[in-house]
Amino acid sequence: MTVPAIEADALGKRFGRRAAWALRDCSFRLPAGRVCAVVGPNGAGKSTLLAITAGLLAHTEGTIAVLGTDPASARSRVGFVDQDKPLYPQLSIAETLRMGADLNPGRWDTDTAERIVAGGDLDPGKRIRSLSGGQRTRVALALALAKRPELLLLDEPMADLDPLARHELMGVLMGQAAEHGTTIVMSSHVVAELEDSCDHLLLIGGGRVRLAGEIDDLLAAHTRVSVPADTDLAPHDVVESRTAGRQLSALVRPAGPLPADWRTGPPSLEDLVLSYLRNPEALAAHPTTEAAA
Ligand SMILES: Nc1ncnc2c1ncn2[C@@H]1O[C@H](COP(=O)(O)OP(=O)(O)OP(=O)(O)O)[C@@H](O)[C@H]1O
Repeated sequence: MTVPAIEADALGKRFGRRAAWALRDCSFRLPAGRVCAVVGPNGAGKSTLLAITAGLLAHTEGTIAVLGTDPASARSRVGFVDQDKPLYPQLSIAETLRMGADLNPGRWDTDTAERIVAGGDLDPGKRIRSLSGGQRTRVALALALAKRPELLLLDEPMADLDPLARHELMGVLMGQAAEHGTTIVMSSHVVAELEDSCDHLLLIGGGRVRLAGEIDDLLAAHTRVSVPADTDLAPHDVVESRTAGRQLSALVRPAGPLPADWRTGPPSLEDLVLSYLRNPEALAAHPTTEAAA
């Protein structure tokens, strides 16, 4: 069996002994080679989880293995693009890339770095401090990708990119995943954007894992039903239900075959994610974990 890219067990983090838990009881397993979307509301714990995985933040309880070892030991094999894209403002783009090459001897892919920078029509002599937010993101992605990481962690990488740059760089990321088998984990608030590129989902709410697994398995485990308002949905697990007039629309996790006279259809990824986010009390689902158990 191949080593998972990330394996967390009862992972928890709080920033200070009296602080609330930023992450609590997070257990999930991300197989290597997947492109994983991390979604959840503001303050859910996405950045905290990525920083712990990158070995930049210590966790408080539980365990986490990254590429089969502890996060600090895996750091040279992991690329991380932080939400704030920290770069040295006084360096030029060319100096920044040279620094990347010096820090990653034997791994550095000059062509990839230069191609990503050239894609944004950026003058390599320009200082980082004079770049726009989106241009800095491009340089940060060039640095992270040229390191040829086995695991690439991206915290809202597309947030300040224009639609063309987003499309182009998403293509570069997918190419990297396909060509080198790189595992990519990216947080985002734009679920529709992730639907075409990601095959794995981690939904975090209130510091806990609400949904985790292959997107196809998660979608297959849920059904949207439309039935008369007085219908008893038991014994099926109800994630969300809404009544409009005499109709009840619900997202359910079927506990067995659904009655033939119910109108049913598959949910979209966005429908699934929004239904869980709107209903923090709904039971968490881990179809792959359940299937593996
Ligand atoms: N350095 C810190 N010190 C204290 N609390 C922190 C710190 N960083 C994060 N937190 C808290 O941890 C929780 C999770 O924050 P985190 O930044 O991980 O959320 P997020 O899901 O990335 O949010 P967003 O979508 O807004 O970026 C929040 O309640 C936040 O206030």
